[in-house]
Amino acid sequence: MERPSRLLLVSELRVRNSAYDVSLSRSLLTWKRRTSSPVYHPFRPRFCVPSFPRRQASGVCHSVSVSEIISVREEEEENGCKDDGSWKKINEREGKDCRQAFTVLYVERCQQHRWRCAEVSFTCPEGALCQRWVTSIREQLAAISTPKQLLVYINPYSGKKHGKHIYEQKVAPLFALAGVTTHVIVTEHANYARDHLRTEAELKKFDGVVCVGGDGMFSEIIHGLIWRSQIYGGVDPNCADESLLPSSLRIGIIPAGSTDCICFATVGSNDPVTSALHIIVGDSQPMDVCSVHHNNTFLRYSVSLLGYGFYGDVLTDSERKRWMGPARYDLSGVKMFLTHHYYEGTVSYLPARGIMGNPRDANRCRSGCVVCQHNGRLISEKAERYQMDEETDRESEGEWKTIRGKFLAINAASMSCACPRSPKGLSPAAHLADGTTDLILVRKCSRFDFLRHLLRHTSKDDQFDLNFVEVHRVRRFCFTPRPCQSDSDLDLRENGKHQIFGQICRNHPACGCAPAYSSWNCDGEILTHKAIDVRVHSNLIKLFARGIEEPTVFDDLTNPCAI
Ligand SMILES: CCCCCCCCCCCCC/C=C/[C@@H](O)[C@H](COP(=O)(O)O)NC(=O)CCCCC
Ligand SMILES: Nc1ncnc2c1ncn2[C@@H]1O[C@H](COP(=O)(O)OP(=O)(O)O)[C@@H](O)[C@H]1O
Ligand SMILES: [Ca+2]
Repeated sequence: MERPSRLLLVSELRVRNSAYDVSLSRSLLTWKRRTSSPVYHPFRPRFCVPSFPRRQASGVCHSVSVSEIISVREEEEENGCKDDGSWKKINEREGKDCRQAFTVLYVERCQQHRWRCAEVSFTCPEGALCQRWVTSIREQLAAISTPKQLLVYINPYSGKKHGKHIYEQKVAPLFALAGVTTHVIVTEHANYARDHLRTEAELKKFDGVVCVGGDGMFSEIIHGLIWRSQIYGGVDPNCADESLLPSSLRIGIIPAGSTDCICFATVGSNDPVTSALHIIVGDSQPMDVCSVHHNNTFLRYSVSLLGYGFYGDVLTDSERKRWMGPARYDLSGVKMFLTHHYYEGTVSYLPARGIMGNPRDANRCRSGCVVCQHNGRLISEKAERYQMDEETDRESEGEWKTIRGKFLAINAASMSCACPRSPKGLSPAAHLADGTTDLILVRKCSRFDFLRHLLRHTSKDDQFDLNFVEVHRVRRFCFTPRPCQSDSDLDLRENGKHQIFGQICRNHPACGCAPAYSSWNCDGEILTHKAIDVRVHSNLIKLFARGIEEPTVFDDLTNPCAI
C-alpha cells in the first residue's frame, strides 16, 4: 500500500457543474464530490481511500495515480467560460482571465487488462487558480521518468498487414496527446530494423524503441539492441560462456502480428491502445533472454518459445502459408498434429537450484512478481561470487542431467507464452525475469494422448500432469539430435546442403518417410541448426510494460467498463 503523501494543492472545483473537493499530492490526484449528506451505494466504497493508487470510479470519490496521468491541458477560453455560467459572469465583470478550465487525461482500466485514455475537466473560479493547477500537475509529471522521444519500427507485413494503420490510427494520436515525439521507420525487408539498430540508429537520441508487429519483429529489435550493447562493451557474442551486457533502452510492443505472445504475456492483452499507454506512462518490466549457440557460434536470442518437434514443424509448415495471415498457424497446427512426428535426441540441462518457485506451482508471474525479484537478486549475487571465485560457483551450480529419448516436442518457455490461442500459455507458472527457462519434454505417445496434452493448453487442466510429459526449471540446456547416419552427414545437413524434410531416416520405426530432424522455432523464427546450447541471461532487457496486473477488489466493484 502506498503511504498517503502531503497534499500540494486543495481547491473546490467543478466537474460537470457539480462541486468537488480536488486535491493533488505527489502520488495522487483526487476529486471528491461535495454532498451535504453522504451518497451510499451498496457495492461501492463510500469514502475515498487516498493511498489507493488507482482511480476509484464510485459516485463519491475518484482518484488517479499521478504516474498514470497522460497529460493535462488548459481548455480554450470558450470552453472554460462556457462550463459555468455564474463564475463566467463574475469574472467578465471584474475583467479577470477567462481561461479557467483544465482537462486531465489519465489511464482507466477496462476488462481483460485493457487500458483506455479517460479525461476529466475541472472548472476553476478564476484563471489564476486554473494556472496553478495546470503548473502543479505538470511539475509532478516532469518528475516521473516517462519517454519523450521514441524510435518506432513498423513491419507492414506482420499479421493481417494492418501495422501501419494500427500505428497511425490508434497509437500516434496518443503519443501526440502525451507530448511524445517519434521517429518512425517502416521496414523495407526482413532484418531491416535489426541491422539499422546494430549499425546506424543514433540511440543516444531516444528514450526507447517501439516495434509495431509480431514476435518476429520484436525479435529483430532485441537482436539489434543486444548485439550493439555487446560490441560496444567488448563482449564476444559468439562465446556461449560470456555474461552479456544489458541493454539500457526500453522496448515497447504495439501488437500487430499473428500470435503476439510476448505482448500478451507481459501486458495481459493484445491491444494496441493498452500497449501505447504502458509506453506513455513509462512502465518498466525486466526480462530474461536466452542465447542460442552452436559450437560456440552465436545463432539467436529468444525470450518466449524455443520449440523443437511439434512447434518447430508447425512454424516451418506455416511459413509456406504466410499469405493466409494468422490462420496459417491453425491449419499447420492441425496438419502437424495429424502427422505425429517424433524425434530422437539427447537433452542435457542444468537445473535451477536454490530458487523460489517451480514450474508446477500455482504462483503466476504478475506485476511486481516476488519470485522474479528474489531469484533475480540470487542470480546476480551468484554472478558476483563467480567473478571472485570461479571454482566455488562451478560447484554450487549443480550437476548436468541428461535425458535421451524420442520426443514429440521439446519446448523451452522462458515466459508463460500465453496468447489468445492459449490464455494460460505453454508454461503457466514460468516467470518473465527469474533467470530460468521451463524445459518441457513431451515424449513419444499416442495421438490421443498428445491431443489431451495440447488441449490442456486451452483449458484449466494441468498440461504437465501426464506420464509422458516432464518439466524442469533450468538455467542452461543443450540438445543434440540423434545422428541420422553419421556425424558428418549431420554437419552437411546443418550447413543446408541437404533438404532436411526430403530425407528418409532408416532408423525411424514409425514409417518409412518420416524426417529425422525437426527445426527449432525460436520466437517464431526458424533455426536451421538442430544441435544447440541455450543459456538464460537474467534481466537482460527491459520492456515498457509492468507484467500482468492482478485485478483488484476495487476494479471489480467500481470499474465502469466491467459493470
Ligand atoms: C490441434 C490443436 C492444437 C491446439 C494447440 C494450442 C496451443 C497453442 C500454444 C501457443 C504457444 C505459442 C507460443 C508463441 C510463439 C510465437 O512466438 C510464434 C511467433 O509469433 P508471431 O511472430 O506473432 O506470429 N508463434 C508460433 O509459433 C505459433 C504457434 C501456433 C501453434 C498452433
Ligand atoms: N518489410 C518487411 N518485409 C518482409 N519481411 C519483414 C519486413 N519487416 C520485417 N520482416 C520479417 O517478417 C517476419 C514476420 O514478422 P512478425 O512481426 O513476426 O509478423 P507475424 O506475427 O505475422 O509473423 C519476421 O521474420 C521479420 O523479420
Ligand atoms: Ca513471426
